[in-house]
Amino acid sequence: MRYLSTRGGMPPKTFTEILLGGLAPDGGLTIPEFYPVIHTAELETWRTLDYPSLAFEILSRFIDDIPANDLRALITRTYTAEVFGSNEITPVQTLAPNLHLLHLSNGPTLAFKDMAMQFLGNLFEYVLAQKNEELNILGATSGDTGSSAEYAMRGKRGIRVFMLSPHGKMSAFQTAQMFSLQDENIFNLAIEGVFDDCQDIVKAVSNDQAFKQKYRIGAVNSINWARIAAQIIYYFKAYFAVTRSSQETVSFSVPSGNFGNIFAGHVARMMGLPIKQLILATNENDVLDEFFRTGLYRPRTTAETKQTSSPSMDISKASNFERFIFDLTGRDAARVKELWQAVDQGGSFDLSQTDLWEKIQDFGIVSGTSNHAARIATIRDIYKQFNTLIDTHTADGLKVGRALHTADTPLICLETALPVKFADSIQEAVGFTPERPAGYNDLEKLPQRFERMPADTEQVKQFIANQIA
Ligand SMILES: Cc1ncc(COP(=O)(O)O)c(C=O)c1O
Ligand SMILES: N[C@@H](CCOP(=O)(O)O)C(=O)O
Repeated sequence: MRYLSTRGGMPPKTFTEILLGGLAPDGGLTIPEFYPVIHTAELETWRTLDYPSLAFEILSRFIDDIPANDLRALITRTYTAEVFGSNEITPVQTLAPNLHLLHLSNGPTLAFKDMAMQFLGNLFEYVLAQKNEELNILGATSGDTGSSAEYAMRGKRGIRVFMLSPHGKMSAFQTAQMFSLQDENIFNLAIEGVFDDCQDIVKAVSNDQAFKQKYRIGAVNSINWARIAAQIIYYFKAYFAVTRSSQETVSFSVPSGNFGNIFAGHVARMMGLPIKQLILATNENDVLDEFFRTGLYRPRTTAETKQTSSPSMDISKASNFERFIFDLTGRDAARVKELWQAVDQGGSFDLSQTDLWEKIQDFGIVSGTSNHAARIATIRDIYKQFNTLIDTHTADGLKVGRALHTADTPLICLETALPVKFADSIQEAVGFTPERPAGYNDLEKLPQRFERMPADTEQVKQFIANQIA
């Protein structure tokens, strides 16, 4: 499998090249030259596979420059009951007929990011050792990617992590999870801005090719294709959990911010998984919902981006949306480049009067928005009806999913974090705070180590250069 850039300016590269490279050199996102298609008969043979075996079947379609035995060993070492709490790895809980919850947050940092990030940690370590190279990871987080990446990379030889987060905008638990890490290879930078400012800095640094080469800058955000690839697996696993034959269709509801999780679902669908609806749920930062309802893509400014009680989705400029538009245009890189010229200059685009707007129906994506009152009511309702506590992001997904899904199809709602990370909202919804998993009791009391910085690319570069020196 070779990889291209959504903006057309990258010669085809191998998986390990794009794994270490992160953002494409022309500022676009890397994407496989085609999606491998799994026909119904083959899909049926995957039905009884355990998680690591299924992961190997899927990942080996995208990763063909690591020997199969080594890839299998990396996968088997990653997806264990010790790391993810059960042999199922991503258990499905049936709440009611045709309403299911896909548990993705039983990894070490209690959010779905661990599903891919634990694999990335092992993958980076393996590839860097093979190439005898080092990597300095530069990432942006709104709360969960940061701790997931840091836990996956802490203590790993040849890897440093520089993680940018929006100062004062994550939950107390999320902040403490990251900032309490004292490992020498982990650096937390609290940026005075929102997540989009952090992500813009990551992209600006990655677009400085000289700096990127000199300091060996890599990515762990979902701009890294490996993240998307590893997130495809659980769509297949969940499909098999709620169906009996591969003729049946299902729908997924996905709380969305950077459009990575739902994009993995889109790829699963392009690979042939019978998905009827991919239901996209936003919080009050509703840029993506606006697009899927009207055709207008208008990323918001820092000042317009709202701080909400589902803070990990406080995102107004979704990276992976560019990958989706690449597919929507029939993989027309020139058109994507033109559209993103406007976006990169702070502008917008409107597809409603173009040939693309009709084609969008083919992709099965429908969308809706949630808000604080709705997520609190949903948390309360799910607890009362099903004795199950969900977090604020999952609540956004359930709220929109239940409103938009067609009743004839099973709906699988993706659980993206554990409620303990957002205890204040849980208290508001049900009158008590969730029990903490072992080892997390005094998290917020631990000493914290971080650097506060303005949203300034040059200062971030200087910090990285100083640490490496
Ligand atoms: C808990 C949680 N839910 C949902 C999302 C949104 O996922 P995505 O950015 O892949 O759309 C995030 C962050 O990305 C998250 O941390
Ligand atoms: N919600 C994320 C933001 C980054 O998303 P990613 O999937 O691109 O890493 C977070 O919690 O940090």
